[in-house]
Amino acid sequence: MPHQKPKHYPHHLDLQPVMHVEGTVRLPGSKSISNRTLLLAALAGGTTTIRGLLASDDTLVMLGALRSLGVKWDQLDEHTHLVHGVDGVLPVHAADLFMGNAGTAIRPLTAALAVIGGDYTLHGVSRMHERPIGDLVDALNAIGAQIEYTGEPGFPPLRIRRGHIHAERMSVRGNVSSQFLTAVLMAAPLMAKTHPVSIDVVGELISKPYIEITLNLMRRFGVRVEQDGWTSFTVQPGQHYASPGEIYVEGDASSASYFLAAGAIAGGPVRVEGVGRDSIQGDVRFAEALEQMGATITRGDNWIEARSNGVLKAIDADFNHIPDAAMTIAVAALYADGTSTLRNIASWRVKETDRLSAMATELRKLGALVEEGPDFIRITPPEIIAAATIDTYDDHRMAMCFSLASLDGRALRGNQMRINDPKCVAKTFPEYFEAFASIAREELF
Ligand SMILES: O=C(O)C1=C[C@@H](OP(=O)(O)O)[C@@H](O)[C@H](O)C1
Ligand SMILES: C=C(OP(=O)(O)O)C(=O)O
Repeated sequence: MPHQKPKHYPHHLDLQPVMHVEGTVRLPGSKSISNRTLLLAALAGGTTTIRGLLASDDTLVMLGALRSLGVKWDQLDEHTHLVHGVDGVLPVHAADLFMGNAGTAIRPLTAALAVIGGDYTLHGVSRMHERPIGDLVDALNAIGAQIEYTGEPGFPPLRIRRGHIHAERMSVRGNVSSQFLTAVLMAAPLMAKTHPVSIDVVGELISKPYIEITLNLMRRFGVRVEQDGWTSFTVQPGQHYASPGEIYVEGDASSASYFLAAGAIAGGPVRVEGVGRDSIQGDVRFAEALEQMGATITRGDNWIEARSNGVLKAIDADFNHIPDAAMTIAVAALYADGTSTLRNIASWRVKETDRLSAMATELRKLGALVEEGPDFIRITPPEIIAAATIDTYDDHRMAMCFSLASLDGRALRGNQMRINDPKCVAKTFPEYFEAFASIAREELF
């Protein structure tokens, strides 16, 4: 099996056509679980050993922020960290925190810091300053937090000062990002000292499975949340985060999607290890979409495998529950037997880039016919995928998704894909291209 490494991440990467993929990939840790676990371990009483933590830009910003806040942690080896919890009392009361472009860092930290109180500034890369946070700030300021915008209203950077929090009933909008509800939920035990805190969700909650991850991890740290459907959540008083001792971070189910799609498009079997039937991540349901497209999927407790069954079938489905992995379906749709429609994905517009527009632009470069709607994308594949230079918009998922366009499940073609700025994969998967090359049966680069 070719195991090449790109010499260094150059400013573009040329991928050769690959006719067959096969092999096993051990997944890096889940971003969503890693950053939640780090914050909960920091807020908890006791020391937590975290195994399988993701090492990437997004977790580095969380680790860096915790250190700036006086939380002590030690790295035992590449993926094992020991976090010494502060039991709800941060040692440092004033800090300037760089949040990169990590939604899973800035949103939960904003809520926790606003409730704990202090003098904090939170800022990130320029795209972070275009990603909305107003619904979260409104929810927190309405219960007495003191959060100000230092740039554009509704967006980071933020300045947080000590407020007078009183929340028995609060509300948060759920239709722009589920991370606002996640943030408020994770901060709720810090407010529910003597009375219950109820959180009402305003608007239709999107990306619901991410709330399940939040509730699951809160439970592991000793806090139970009462749930009334997806519209109301209550935390009873007197619950404290307590370290579970040791916690294992599953492999990243969104990262799994690229390898599973590769197996479904170009032979396989491709197996991913680290997520399986027992996963707490909604993105494992990506495999169901591949099944719907005709691929054969097999699942174990801690692995998933995909193989192709000839040409993929076009799909028309609602992808609100798996917005990240849905991007992989958009590129897999290039290999389908007809027009595919991905619906209810308006949140794509406010992520690392405007993903609806970026996806449409880049798929068109490959010859696809694309209709871009306010919250949907419709893709008719070309006869033969054209060679193209793909722009990635500083969006890790654009880079990872479009590596799949180097596969050829349908017809021989002698072209190559150029991926601009491939190093943007460092947000969640720094070794992505090496992992992709390891399942390619021909030289990838
Ligand atoms: O809570 C989380 O870990 C995430 C929630 C999702 O965001 P939205 O709720 O904004 O869709 C997802 O896209 C993001 O990558 C991670
Ligand atoms: C939307 C994403 O990231 P974030 O956690 O920054 O929202 C993503 O990883 O696709």
